[in-house]
Amino acid sequence: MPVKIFDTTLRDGEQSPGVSLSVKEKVEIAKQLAKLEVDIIEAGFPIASPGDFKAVKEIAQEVSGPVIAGLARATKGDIDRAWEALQEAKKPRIHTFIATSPVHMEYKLQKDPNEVLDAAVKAVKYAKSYTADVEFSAEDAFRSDKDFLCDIFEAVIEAGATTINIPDTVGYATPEEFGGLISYIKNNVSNIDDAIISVHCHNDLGLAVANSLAAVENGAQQVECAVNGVGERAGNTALEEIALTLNTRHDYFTNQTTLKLKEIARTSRLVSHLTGMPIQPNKAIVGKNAFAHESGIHQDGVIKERTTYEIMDAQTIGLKENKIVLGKHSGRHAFKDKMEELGYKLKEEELNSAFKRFKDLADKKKEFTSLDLEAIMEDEISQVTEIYQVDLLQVTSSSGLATATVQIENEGEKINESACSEGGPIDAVYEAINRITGLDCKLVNYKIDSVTKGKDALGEVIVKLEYENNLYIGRGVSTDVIEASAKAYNNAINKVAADL
Ligand SMILES: CC(=O)SCCNC(=O)CCNC(=O)[C@H](O)C(C)(C)COP(=O)(O)OP(=O)(O)OC[C@H]1O[C@@H](n2cnc3c(N)ncnc32)[C@H](O)[C@@H]1OP(=O)(O)O
Ligand SMILES: CC(C)C(=O)C(=O)O
Ligand SMILES: [Mg+2]
Repeated sequence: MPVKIFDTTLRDGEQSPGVSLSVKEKVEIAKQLAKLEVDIIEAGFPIASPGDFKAVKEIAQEVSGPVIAGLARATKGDIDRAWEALQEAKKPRIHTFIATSPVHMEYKLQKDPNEVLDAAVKAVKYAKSYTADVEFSAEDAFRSDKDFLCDIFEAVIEAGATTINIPDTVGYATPEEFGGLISYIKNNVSNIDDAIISVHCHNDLGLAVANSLAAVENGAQQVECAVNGVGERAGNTALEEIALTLNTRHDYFTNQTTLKLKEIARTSRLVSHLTGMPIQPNKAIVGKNAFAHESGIHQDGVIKERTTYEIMDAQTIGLKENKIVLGKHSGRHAFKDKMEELGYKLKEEELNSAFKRFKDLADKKKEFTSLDLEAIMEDEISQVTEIYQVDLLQVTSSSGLATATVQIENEGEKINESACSEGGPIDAVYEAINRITGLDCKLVNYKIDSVTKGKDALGEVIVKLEYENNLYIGRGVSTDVIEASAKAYNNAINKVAADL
């Protein structure tokens, strides 16, 4: 049986502190929600502001496919305004609500239960005079008296409500309790079959999705949710988590949504960009890391068979593929695979040497892009037999004078030398290397480039040395520019030494 998806990103989602969407942005999101094929779009709360009214009106005029709903308190004025905004929709719904919990009725509404029931019935009847599709929500239903809830639902269904919504407005429920409440309402509202049972959960305790799923298992036919779980305080039920849980665990859940799942990633990005609410990297389904693997054992497993560590396919939600992220926890299999993807066919020995170089860098660098890996490979390719190897490098600089101490290993012997230079630390390093090798090379060109962006970007240095009228090119890559400079110089020096 299908579960209807009622998307409230534009209404409850916009109630997130700090979020304010323009009319144009709301229309853009609504169009994307229509592509995602949600069943209902709650486009806004028309009485709230002229902007909200205009957004609901434009969405009603321009977006077809889903039902377009507008929220209204249980008052004539709110319902009139909602209808004014919704009337041009092909499928309009008035969503009216009133709180039913003791604390809300006594302090906020200052009404007794009979007055609340009366207001609810009047509101539904009035909304019904405009449109056949009327939803009624008992705000703070979970903290309401169960039997009063059943009475009010029975009365509003009698008055014409076609959907009754059971919100856990403050995110207080646990799954078992919430599922139990849905079951209780189903069994104790005599005319329940004349209406769709809907749920609307908040995530104050991180249980919104679990509670909504428990409700579905107990008979809820509509789930109210928001893209990326945005919404008042800790947010609403995350749409993508509901959709993918039902889809992935179709062996367990008998109900499915009719969403076009391939639109999920795009919708999530759009909502994040326009609301200015970034998605945490480890967010289920749509977080940057949701389909990424960094550790060697997992990468090896996924390369051999994706389902070893993935319960969903990234393509299901419209991503191109999963991601193997190379970093300090990666292993040879993933490194080799990535190198092959970049076009490098490495022999065992070359792979070992390049992998060692990568692992040394990975301790200093968080993530590697294709450009970084190409730089490592080019560095590897430009290596010559190392007659001289830079072991240690220490540089200090003060009052315009730089001092470098370099330790170089040559045929098993470790040689230390220091040099000072007014020309800066790199000049001092090169002078110290010249002293150790005894090769009086002249630096004729020095070029430094950042391979990628960021604090831990790889720096690539290319030097050109002149020795006895011949030119030698050296290349070095490191996250530290002085180290990259020393490596480049040493690389060129080794080429000189090889010619001697
Ligand atoms: C759980 C939810 O998400 S409910 C939706 C929450 N969303 C919002 O509130 C966003 C939009 N809200 C607004 O722009 C404003 O609050 C408005 C325009 C709706 C009302 O503004 P104001 O008239 O200035 O009233 P204010 O917000 O201060 O107080 C709310 C009033 O509505 C009453 N009220 C609250 N809910 C309902 C209801 N469902 N039915 C009838 N009256 C209600 C309150 O008791 C209070 O009445 P009072 O003025 O007689 O004390
Ligand atoms: C208006 C209702 C449905 C609501 O947002 C809530 O109770 O959380
Ligand atoms: Mg809500």
